[in-house]
Amino acid sequence: MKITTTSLPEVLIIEPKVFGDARGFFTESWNEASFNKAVGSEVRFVQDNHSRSARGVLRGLHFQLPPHTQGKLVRVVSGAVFDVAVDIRRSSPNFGRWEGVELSAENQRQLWVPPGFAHGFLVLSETADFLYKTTDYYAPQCEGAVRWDDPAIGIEWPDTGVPALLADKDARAALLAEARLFD
Ligand SMILES: Cc1cn([C@H]2C[C@H](O)[C@@H](COP(=O)(O)OP(=O)(O)O[C@H]3O[C@@H](C)C(=O)[C@@H](O)[C@H]3O)O2)c(=O)[nH]c1=O
Repeated sequence: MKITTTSLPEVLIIEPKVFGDARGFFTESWNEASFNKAVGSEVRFVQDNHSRSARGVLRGLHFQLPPHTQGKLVRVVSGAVFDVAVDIRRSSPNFGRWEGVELSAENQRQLWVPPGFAHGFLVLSETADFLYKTTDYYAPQCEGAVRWDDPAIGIEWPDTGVPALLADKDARAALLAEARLFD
């Protein structure tokens, strides 16, 4: 398993070892002991999610507030996305800063998005199957969102060749300056 740090020290790129042979490949997509060693804490996942989206779909930027904060270990098993984490902890020296990584079925990269970060992605391929583990259950009463195109964050989303397609709630999400965030 290869771990790469990013400009946001808590956000990690994880590349599990892939064993290819004449049949195809095998990979341990998650191994609790190796993962916990990489992040340096005992992380307990309680939910696995799967979404499918078409090119240009943008989901985000989402998070859950206490008492149901979520860390997310995200990956793509078909297609490709541009995946983004934003530090939304007001007390953080990196508050409002973002990191973006291409995740695809081909590169088999995963991103660890810890609690305290907003998360979103834009689909670059015809369709993308997006899988992720979360450290707390879905809690709609704790859901929060910030706007994908907030100039105060300034995410450089790649051009997919089609207009971005968002859920209404995401298109109407609060700007960072107005949103309820982490202390
Ligand atoms: C996220 C989630 C949604 N749902 C339901 C609620 C709703 O009716 C339907 C679609 O939900 P959403 O529109 O919120 O799905 P989506 O926009 O895909 O939400 C996800 O976006 C990415 C970027 C994340 O980081 C995730 O944590 C999650 O917030 O699925 C659950 O039942 N459990 C869940 O864990």
